[in-house]
Amino acid sequence: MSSPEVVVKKNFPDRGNGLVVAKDFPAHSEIFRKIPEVSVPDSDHRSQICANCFLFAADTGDRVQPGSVVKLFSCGKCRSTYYCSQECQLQDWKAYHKRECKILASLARKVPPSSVVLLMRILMMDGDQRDRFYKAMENLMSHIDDRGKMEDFPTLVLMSKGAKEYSGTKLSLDRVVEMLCTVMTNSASIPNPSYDTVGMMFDSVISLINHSCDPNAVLVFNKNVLLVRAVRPIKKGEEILITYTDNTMPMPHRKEQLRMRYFFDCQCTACFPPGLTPDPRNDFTCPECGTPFQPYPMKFHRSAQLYNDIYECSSCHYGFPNAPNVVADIEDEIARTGIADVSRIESDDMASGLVSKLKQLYKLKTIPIHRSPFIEVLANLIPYYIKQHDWNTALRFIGIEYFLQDEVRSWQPEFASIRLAHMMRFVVILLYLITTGNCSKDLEHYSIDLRECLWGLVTELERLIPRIYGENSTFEIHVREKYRKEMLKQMGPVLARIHMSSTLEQLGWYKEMDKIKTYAKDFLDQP
Ligand SMILES: C[S@@+](CC[C@H](N)C(=O)[O-])C[C@H]1O[C@@H](n2cnc3c(N)ncnc32)[C@H](O)[C@@H]1O
Repeated sequence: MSSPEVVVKKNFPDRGNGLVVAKDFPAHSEIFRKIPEVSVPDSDHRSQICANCFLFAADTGDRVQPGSVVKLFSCGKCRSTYYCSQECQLQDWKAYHKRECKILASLARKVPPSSVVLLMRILMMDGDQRDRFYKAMENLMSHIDDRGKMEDFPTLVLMSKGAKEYSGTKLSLDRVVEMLCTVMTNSASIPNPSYDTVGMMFDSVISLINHSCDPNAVLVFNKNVLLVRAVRPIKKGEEILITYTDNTMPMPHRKEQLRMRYFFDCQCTACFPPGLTPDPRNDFTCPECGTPFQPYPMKFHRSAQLYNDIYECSSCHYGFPNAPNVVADIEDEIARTGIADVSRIESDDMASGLVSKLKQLYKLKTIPIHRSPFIEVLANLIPYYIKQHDWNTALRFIGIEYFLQDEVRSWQPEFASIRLAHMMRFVVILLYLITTGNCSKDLEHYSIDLRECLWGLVTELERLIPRIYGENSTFEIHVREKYRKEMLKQMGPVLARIHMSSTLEQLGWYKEMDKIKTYAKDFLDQP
């Protein structure tokens, strides 16, 4: 495992400490890798994750479900911590679990939130490890004053009380609260291959990496190993910058998230001066002619005053009397339709109600389909229809997500790991449609060669995954071992041989994928 001596800590007046690289790194290269100092499985996923190496065991065991089908076993004492092997169990026992096992056992499987379990692990460190770690923590930002003003601060104090009591630490409650705030500012989630959060990690070196909405690096996990990889060339002395938010969201949403969770106003090159760089993530659409426009810059733009806050559509010259008001109107529309309220879809009625609202809002034309709240609605509808085994409808919505949302939203699309997760879901839906042969009349009408689409998507995944995750990642193994194997079985040896010697262009993949795009788009355009 390489240690991070390729990076140096440096102080920046506007953002505290950061990490700069000590040599040049080309795009797609690994800067360094590290096992985070403390990590814990997510409280809701403890039985699906090895608490030591973070191997994800698929809960369904289904053959096309991403995730290795491994049997985990639980610790015989606490029954709430799972491992994939005795070796992993022993390593975790020595490093952390021997100190927390009794506590977890006394809680009778009602494990506290991951941030509390992680804090307990820190509070129960001993000897040199503790002294070194506490010192490193003191140099990190906690934003305790900002958090003290938040509505949920009493909950943080309660969580700290719990961690103090369970761990038996002699530190004062104030100090424990401050440590929890440091954990909240500096921890990161660990995703599984489907991009669900399955764990939480804290590391005093990784914590030093600052944010940009136009990042030059990404953090990716390969089981419990964290890799810092360059997404474009980084010159010696340049700061490593990653994104802390969902980087496919428009600027105001990103700014809001950063303010709420990290307490700073992002002034990165993608955010300031606003509107300087054309950025499709921020676009609304002119209600008259459908041309994209960005109303947000008007608030800051010097020329805004000159034009008395009038924004003119560059195409049809429709005038927006006051650009920020246009945004407010749109937000009212979202509230009126109730479309953003989709935390969980529980019934077919609820799902079809949402779908009709989605179509209504789409027809208004001011909010393009790649923006919120469409993003959240789709993100909820797709898993719902997958769960219902309604593959025809699921394909329609994944088509909208893949072609109409992701292609516009993805800033640095090659590195948007969320896009990879969407592609994997696309593959799963196609595999089910092919294996069950359960295509609706409507879908048949488009004469789509679903096998061709599947072949191309898996090939694309195999090209993109090593660029993001490096060679031999668990993601790559999933795709090779599950999707490609299953796909080859479906194709049969003759067809497979032909495909292997042809390019996607020759196979007509793009043409077939366009048909899925039409299938998805027609649905939105239908009354
Ligand atoms: C994970 S820490 C990064 C290390 C931090 N700079 C330090 O000195 O401890 C996150 C905090 O760093 C600051 N930060 C990170 N990126 C920033 C940026 N682009 N502009 C301003 N502050 C930033 C914010 O205060 C944020 O809450």
